[in-house]
Amino acid sequence: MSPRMPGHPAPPAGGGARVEVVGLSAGYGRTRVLDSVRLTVEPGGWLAVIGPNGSGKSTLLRSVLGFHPHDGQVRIDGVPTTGMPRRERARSMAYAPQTPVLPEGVTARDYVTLGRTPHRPLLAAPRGVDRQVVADVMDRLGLAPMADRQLTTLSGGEQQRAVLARALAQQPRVLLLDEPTAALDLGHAQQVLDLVDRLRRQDGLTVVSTLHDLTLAGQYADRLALLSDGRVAAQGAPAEVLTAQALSTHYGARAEVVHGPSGPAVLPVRSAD
Ligand SMILES: Nc1ncnc2c1ncn2[C@@H]1O[C@H](COP(=O)(O)OP(=O)(O)OP(=O)(O)O)[C@@H](O)[C@H]1O
Repeated sequence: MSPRMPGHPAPPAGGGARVEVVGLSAGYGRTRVLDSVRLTVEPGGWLAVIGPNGSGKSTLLRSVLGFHPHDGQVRIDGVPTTGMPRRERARSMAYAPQTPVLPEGVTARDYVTLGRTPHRPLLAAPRGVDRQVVADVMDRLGLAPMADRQLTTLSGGEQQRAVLARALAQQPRVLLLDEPTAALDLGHAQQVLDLVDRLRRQDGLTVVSTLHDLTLAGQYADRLALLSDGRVAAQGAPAEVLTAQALSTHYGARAEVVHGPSGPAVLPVRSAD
C-alpha cells in the first residue's frame, strides 16, 4: 500500500450529514430482528455498531440504506429518506457491504468507477473528474498497481479495499461500512481505518460502521452502540460501552478492558479450566 496518506482522496460534497434513526424495527418474515432502534450520528461523527453474531448489525445498516424493509424513520439532515430519489440517496450515502457480490469481467478500476454513477449524467462516460477521483482513491488504498487486473483475481483483502474504494469514490456525506476490516491484515486494517478517520476529521464525513474487532471499534469510533436482542443495550463513548460486564452479559465473553491513550483495548481472558 502506498505510504502516502496525507490529504484526502474524495471529500464529500457539502460535508457530512446528521443521521437520525427513529423507532426502527425490522425482521425477516415473522422474526423480528430489530426492535425500536433509536440512534443519532452527528456530522463528522463515527458510530460503530457492535454486538454479538446475529444481533442485527448488518440488518440495521441495510435498513438505514433503504435496502431492507423496516418500520420507523431514517432522516438525513432532518429529511426522511423514504421517498428520496434513488440518485439523491446514492449521493448522500455510500455502502461497503460485508459480503459484496463482485461482478465478473471488469477491472478493479472499472469497478471503483461504478461509485461515480450517481454524480454523472445517466449513461455518460466517465469524465476527467471521475477518473481523477477514482485514481486518487485507488492510490490511497494501495490499489493503483492492480487497477487493470480483473477484479475477481484480486486477493480477499484487495477486493475488500476495492469495495471501500468504490464507496469512497461515491463522495458520500455518510459512509456505511459493514465489517470493513474483516479480510484485512492488521497493517491494512489500520491504514483503511486511518483513511476513513482522516476523511471524517478533515471533511466532516459521517461514518456508521459495524466492527467485530472491539479494540479497533473503541479506538476509531467516537461513539459505540451495542446491539443485543434487537435493541440498543448501551450507547455512548467507547470507554462507557466497552466494559468487562457488558462483554460478559451480551457476548458471553471473558475479557479485560484496558484503557490506553488511544482508547480502550479488549483483552480476551482464557478459561482457567
Ligand atoms: N435473509 C435472511 N433471512 C432470514 N433471516 C435472516 C436473513 N438475514 C439475516 N437473518 C437473521 O437475522 C439475524 C440478524 O442478522 P444480521 O446479519 O443482521 O446480524 P449481524 O449482527 O450482522 O451478524 P454477524 O455479526 O454474524 O455478521 C440473524 O439471526 C440472521 O440469521
